[in-house]
Amino acid sequence: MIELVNIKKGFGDKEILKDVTVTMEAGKMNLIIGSSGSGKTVMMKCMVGLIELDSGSILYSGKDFTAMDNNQRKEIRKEIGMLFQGSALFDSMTVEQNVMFPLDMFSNDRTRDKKKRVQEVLDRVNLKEAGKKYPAEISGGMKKRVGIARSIVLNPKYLFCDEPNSGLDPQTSLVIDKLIKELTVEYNITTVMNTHDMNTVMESGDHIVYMFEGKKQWEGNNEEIIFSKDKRLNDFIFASEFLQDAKEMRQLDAFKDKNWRSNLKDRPGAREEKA
Ligand SMILES: Nc1ncnc2c1ncn2[C@@H]1O[C@H](COP(=O)(O)OP(=O)(O)OP(=O)(O)O)[C@@H](O)[C@H]1O
Repeated sequence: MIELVNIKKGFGDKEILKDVTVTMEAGKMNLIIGSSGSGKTVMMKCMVGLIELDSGSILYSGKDFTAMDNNQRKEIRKEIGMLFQGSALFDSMTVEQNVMFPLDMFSNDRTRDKKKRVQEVLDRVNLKEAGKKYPAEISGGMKKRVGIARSIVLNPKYLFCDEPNSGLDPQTSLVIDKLIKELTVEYNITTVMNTHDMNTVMESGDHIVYMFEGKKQWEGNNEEIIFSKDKRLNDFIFASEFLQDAKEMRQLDAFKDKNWRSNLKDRPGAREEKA
């Protein structure tokens, strides 16, 4: 679990993160959404310590990361996996060597055990046969799976994904989303993902945080988002007429269930927050 408690960050006289409090739970896909410039990346960078907070704190499984020195932070960072936008593979290394890299950096295991671990994760992301290939020889979706294998090879407790689907076609994006979600549940990882992909939001959003101008405007899950009455969120998510229609159809679907009345009774529909 990662907790952000009243975090604030500004650059010069510009406030970027304005008192954000969020809890990212383990075993869940925690998505951060919002328009460009709303502070998603700054928030993620604060979470991994690439940017220092002005105030507030960030806790990893209850431990205050903000108050730690560099050595203590290193221990937490060993438990963090990162999946970058462009996969960020080393072109001169094979798939196996790319996945081996974090093990060579951080693990004291015997070479034989490290190789076994590389095979295990490559197998897990369905790349058993691609180990000897170079990044230039494989597709974008496969590269992304290599990136995923590399990000989980050290058994992370926390996984940060920065727009993992950028540059992928919708079908491949769904496969990648499904894989990340499966791994999140399987290994009880606290996954935090910054995304602009509405398919991801609707299919994988266990917990969605909508940022608007540096504030947490709304949070809920992929079902609650359909019923949200937050105008800013609706304008952002269901921007086109087509998506507005799709949203209404999903709402109607919910009413087909004969238990709709009791189902809806306790539905937060959104934990609406004042802007
Ligand atoms: N190092 C920095 N110095 C000054 N301003 C910064 C710095 N990093 C980010 N900002 C500003 O913070 C604001 C939020 O940026 P951020 O990158 O978090 O947006 P975002 O929501 O991730 O956008 P996008 O979806 O386009 O990636 C922007 O106005 C940006 O210019």
